[in-house]
Amino acid sequence: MNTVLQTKGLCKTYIVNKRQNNVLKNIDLTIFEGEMVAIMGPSGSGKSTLLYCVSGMDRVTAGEVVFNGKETAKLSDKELARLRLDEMGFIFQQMYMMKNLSVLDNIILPAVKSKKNTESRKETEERGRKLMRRLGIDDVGDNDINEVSGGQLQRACICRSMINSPKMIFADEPTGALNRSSSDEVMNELLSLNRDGTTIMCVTHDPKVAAKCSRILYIVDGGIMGEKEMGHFDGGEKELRDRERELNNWLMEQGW
Ligand SMILES: Nc1ncnc2c1ncn2[C@@H]1O[C@H](COP(=O)(O)OP(=O)(O)OP(=O)(O)O)[C@@H](O)[C@H]1O
Repeated sequence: MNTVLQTKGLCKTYIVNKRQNNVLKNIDLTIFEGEMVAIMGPSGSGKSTLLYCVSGMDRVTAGEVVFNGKETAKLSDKELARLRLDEMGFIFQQMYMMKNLSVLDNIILPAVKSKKNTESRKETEERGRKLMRRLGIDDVGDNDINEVSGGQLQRACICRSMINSPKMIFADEPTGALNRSSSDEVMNELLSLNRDGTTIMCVTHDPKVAAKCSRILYIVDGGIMGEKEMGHFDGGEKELRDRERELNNWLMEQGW
């Protein structure tokens, strides 16, 4: 299996009011192509910080992060921004959608900005609309961002994360703000992207979400304290119930 992402001795320290907070401590991690990895752990344990550090949204304090063969610490801010744009997709709860653009324009923005993209605007729009059809939100393309529901907006974020066909998608609580049925729909879309070959790493508090992932990492106090290989989920109801039970037992052992 090919490695997409690898960290060695990753450390992240924040200094707030002259006080040092060692948030991530010596993290060694390897993510293989095609995996769907859930990051779980208590509040404040460093899950989002890990996602930010491995995806180049934030700089590490020490250690190495190699994404798709490139050591991110050695890249300039501009090179890192380009790597994020061309090879990574992001689904973050804060959404980072531009309020003055329509839903479709937000979705295609990463493609419009990418220097790798040689399509005409019309071709990019057509691709954006195709993704929206796939996610069942093709009727809201021309709406403003504040004229759609939370579930529709989250699906728009997934479309946007996909528009440059990224190597890997990073998701921070992708279903956090959604009710159970929207959450299931969003998860099914992520699973389908994963089955098509996109590697996914997602932070979640929800065992129902994590049960659909192929591997779980459990973080406590800035270190990986537990790891569970689940295998890929095949979509069956009974299998899901078994996985949820198995995961809940394991989480209890971790002190969840
Ligand atoms: N930009 C920042 N500046 C200073 N401290 C930060 C910053 N971001 C996070 N922290 C601190 O790092 C620690 C870990 O935060 P992080 O958001 O990674 O945890 P988390 O496990 O994702 O938590 P939660 O489950 O509550 O979202 C916390 O103590 C937090 O206060």
